[in-house]
Amino acid sequence: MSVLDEILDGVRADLADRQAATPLERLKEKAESAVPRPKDVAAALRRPGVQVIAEVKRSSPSKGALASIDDPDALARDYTAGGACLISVLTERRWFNGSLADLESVRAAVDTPLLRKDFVVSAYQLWEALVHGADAVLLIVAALEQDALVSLVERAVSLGLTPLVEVHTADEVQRALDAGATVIGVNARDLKTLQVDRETFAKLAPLVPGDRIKIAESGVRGPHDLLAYAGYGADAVLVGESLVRGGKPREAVADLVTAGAHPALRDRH
Ligand SMILES: O=P(O)(O)OC[C@@H](O)[C@@H](O)c1c[nH]c2ccccc12
Repeated sequence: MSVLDEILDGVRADLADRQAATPLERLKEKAESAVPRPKDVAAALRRPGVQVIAEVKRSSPSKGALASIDDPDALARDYTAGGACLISVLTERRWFNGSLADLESVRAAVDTPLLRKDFVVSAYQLWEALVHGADAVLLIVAALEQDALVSLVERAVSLGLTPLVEVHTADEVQRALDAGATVIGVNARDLKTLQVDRETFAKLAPLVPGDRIKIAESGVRGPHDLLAYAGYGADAVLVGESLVRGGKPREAVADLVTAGAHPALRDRH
């Protein structure tokens, strides 16, 4: 069984517990009463230059514990002060040590748009994302049958959430496009083997039409990696480990933002 399959088994078990505790109807009521409309994430990602998506990430299957992050709010405020255009909050519990409570407390702390980063397999998780303050949701092509992908993309859009559709192979790029994805993330880490290959973005970016937003995910160690991804046409980079491990998240984001704002990278659309 691949790591992805193992993660998905755990996600489904945890999801069943939450569904038993809070039926979908109850969740929908909460969504209607509580939350403002999600923000326009695509507009934020389309700003000139290469945008930075900063991730709240405590652990990962490949590296184990990365940082304790006792105060995700403080980290999110640092990311915002550094100029992140979107904050990714991992909500998967078993492997990434995240939670919906993290998402909710980050939501209360900053106005920056938020991505719920999880392994979404059911529309129930989209409603959860909405209730807990997300503006965007990750949908991983490798984790979904095509029918499920298509319906989750449609459902996310109808709820006002921006789907960030994650791919790792040429075949998955095609599936993402067939599903109508407008924001496509190329993950340099293969979720089945956990290997990082920074060339993946260079290989797959040319397959994505120019009117879609292209995000390079994983393995960004600093400005030089952002510039390399920019050279292959990235509109944004998604960065976790190097920000949570470096000890100076605000400065680290600001350094990336400065690199991404280089005049040579502006107005490339
Ligand atoms: O920590 P890194 O190498 O900067 O990577 C961040 C992000 O890309 C990574 O956390 C990620 C990308 N896609 C995912 C899907 C699920 C969980 C995690 C991820």
